[in-house]
Order: sequence, then C-alpha cells, then structure tokens
Amino acid sequence: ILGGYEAKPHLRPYMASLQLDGQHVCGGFLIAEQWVLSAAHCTEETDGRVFQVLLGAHSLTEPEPHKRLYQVRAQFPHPGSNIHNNKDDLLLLQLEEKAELNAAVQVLPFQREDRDVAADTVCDVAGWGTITHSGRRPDKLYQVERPVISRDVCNHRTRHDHTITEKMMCTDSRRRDTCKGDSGGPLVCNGVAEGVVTAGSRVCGNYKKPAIYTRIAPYAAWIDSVMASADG
Ligand SMILES: NCc1cccc(Nc2n[nH]c3ncnc(Nc4cccc(O)c4)c23)c1
Repeated sequence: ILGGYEAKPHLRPYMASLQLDGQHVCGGFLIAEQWVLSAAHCTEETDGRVFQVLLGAHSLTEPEPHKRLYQVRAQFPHPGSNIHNNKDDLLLLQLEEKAELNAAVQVLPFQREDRDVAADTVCDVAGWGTITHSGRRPDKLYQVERPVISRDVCNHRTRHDHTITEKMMCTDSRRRDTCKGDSGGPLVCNGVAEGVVTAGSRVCGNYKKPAIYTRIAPYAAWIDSVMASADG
C-alpha cells in the first residue's frame, strides 16, 4: 500500500496473508469459515507449491493472541484466469479445516448484486504489500482509502486503453495506491467486498494507471459452485 497508513489492529479480521516459506506473497480474505478468496496471478511464481494462510494477524512476525497459520487443502484458480491478461483473476483457497472465528478472525460478506459501484464512492483497501516505490515491505497491515473512478475514465486511451471489462473496476491511483504484495486483497465499500486487487500493469502510485480490481458480484455463482462442490 503506497501513501496509506498502518491499520488499526484487527479491525479487518477478514484479512489473510498468503505465504510461502513464511514469506508474505499476496493478500486474501475470508469469505466463509473454510474459504479464502484471492487473485489467481498470486500462484504465478509458486511453481506449483501450495500457500499457507495466516489469519488473525496485524504484525507478520510478532506473536499475537488470535494469529494462526492454516494449511490449504486445495486451490481453485478461476478457469478463465491466465498469465497474459487480468481476466477472471480470482483464486479460491480451501483451508485444511474451518477457521476458528474470534475477535480477530471473521468472514467478510461479498457483493452479490451485479451493479457498478458509483464513481467517487470512497472505498478502502488494505494489505502487507510494499509501502515505498523502492519496495519496502511492512511488518504491519497498512490501509488506504481510494475513490472509485468510472470505467469510461479508466478505459481512456491514456489510462488502461479499453482493457477494463464490465467484470473489473478501478480506483484513483494518484500517490495513494495498491502495490506489489497487495494483490488478492479486498476492495471494501460500505462494509462489503466489491473487488479483489489485481496487479494489472503492476505500476503503483501513478495516476495514469488506475488500480484495477476484479469485481466479485459477476463471479458469485462460480464461488458458490466451487464451495458447494469441494468436499467437507
Ligand atoms: N497499483 C496496482 C498494483 C496492484 C498490485 C500489485 C502491483 N504491482 C506489482 N505486482 N507484482 C509486482 N512485481 C514487481 N513490481 C511490482 N510493482 C512495483 C514495484 C516497485 C515499484 C513500483 O512502482 C511498482 C509489482 C500494482
């Protein structure tokens, strides 16, 4: 998160850190007791290894009462996701067991009504992604508020040049923005998860490249079908 500030500990009890060998790789969030939603692109440099999911955390390193690392039983990237574009950039992770819910571990509802969030709506996004252009990684969760920008503005030739589909949305990226390691985290508007951070052009903090999110509502049926079909 660039241009943001340290979050209040455990006020975002749905936040997940997707880790490999104890290293934060991507964000994610709890959508059901045994399920975390994130971004498919997060599996790109993992050469087939399965994530571990840290829940109940504010600090990535310090001991905290409700912090717990969960094993992942299975990972389900959206079948339409691919490395060449941002389409269908969603990843469902089934935890090895149901997460123990408490003050620091809670589920976040996601939007099921497929209607665009109005431009200028101020939403918030949090993550353990880099907090400087030089790539400094925080130990604590950071957050930032960002206004939604219309798809027409985001698709302008000088911005994302008509690559933003009706299953994506954008927020202004002037100075305050998402960055490396924030992918997979939720864009929360009025207490509901409306989008999932996708890296897009990977640029951070440049107003000419607004932040891009996969809208969740268009994928509600896919999410429900994967959760219903998986065992347990
Ligand atoms: N703002 C959109 C967005 C959301 C999520 C991730 C991303 N960026 C990135 N995702 N993956 C990456 N691998 C390497 N570098 C990256 N961006 C980067 C790093 C240092 C300085 C800088 O200006 C940009 C990214 C960008």
